[in-house]
Amino acid sequence: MSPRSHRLPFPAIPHRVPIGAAHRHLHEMAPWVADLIIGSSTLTAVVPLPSMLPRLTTLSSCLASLPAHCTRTPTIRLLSRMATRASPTSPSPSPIGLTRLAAAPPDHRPIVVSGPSGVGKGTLYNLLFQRHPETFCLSVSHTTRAPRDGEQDGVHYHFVPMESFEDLIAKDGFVEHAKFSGNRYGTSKMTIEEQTKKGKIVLLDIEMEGVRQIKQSSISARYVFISPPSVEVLESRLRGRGTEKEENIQKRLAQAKNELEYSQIPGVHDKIIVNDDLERAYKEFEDFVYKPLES
Ligand SMILES: Nc1ncnc2c1ncn2[C@@H]1O[C@H](COP(=O)(O)OP(=O)(O)OP(=O)(O)O)[C@@H](O)[C@H]1O
Repeated sequence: MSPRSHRLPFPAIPHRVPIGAAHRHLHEMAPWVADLIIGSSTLTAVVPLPSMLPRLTTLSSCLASLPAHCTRTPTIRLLSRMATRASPTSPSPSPIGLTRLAAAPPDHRPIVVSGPSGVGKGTLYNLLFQRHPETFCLSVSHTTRAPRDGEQDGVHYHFVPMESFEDLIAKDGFVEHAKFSGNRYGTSKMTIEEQTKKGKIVLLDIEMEGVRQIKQSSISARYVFISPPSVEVLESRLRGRGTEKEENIQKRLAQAKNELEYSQIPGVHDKIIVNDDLERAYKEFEDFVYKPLES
């Protein structure tokens, strides 16, 4: 019997999963998995019938709820034997679907991503969201700036008038807020609380003043700074994006110098990533996000 689908490449996983815990947990949560084949960096889940493939989603949510002591994302390969286990002539499992499903990172604290405008913050965390669906969410900020083409209220930002924004400040509703290029931006406490309650790891895309404020707040977070390879590259990315008027580009570049200086202060950020080659920078970002808890 020939394999029913192709293999997807597995990224190398540098850390070992505490397999025993993952194994027990999966058996409890997904008794329909016929076999678990344990490799050095993979768990291969074998299902008896291809029709069980839709249960992938269940498997995915099992992994999302793996206990925190499973310190590394297991990679799951879903295979089908194409026969029941009762058959003595069962062929070797044939890959009919192969996917990498991520458990939640061991460290559940919100992740604050900062860096100059145009450095590629959004590009990097959107890759993380695509490659680990259902694990993360972006904290939707409030802003008084006008929406760019294609931006939706409640998805990209909560677009609010200045008056409403100032009202929320007065009610102490923000963990951080700042003025930038004449507009106000802020992260509401309620947004973070609601998403955390849903079991998501919240990412916050925040500029320097906001980082300062969160560091002074009661919020326990992890801080990642995305740095450009050079100011020239940053400028060309900002222009290349085609979203800014010349005047805004100059403001953003001026602000970038402040951001870069701030990032040099020791201890401000837990991780500084230079976004030169996108895949390389992404890997560094993902490794940081999934870093095992320090004992
Ligand atoms: N490693 C990279 N190499 C080349 N281009 C990149 C890289 N990372 C991002 N870009 C491009 O740079 C531009 C700016 O990226 P992006 O919009 O993600 O920046 P940002 O930091 O989120 O900006 P802002 O804070 O203004 O929202 C985009 O056009 C994106 O495609």
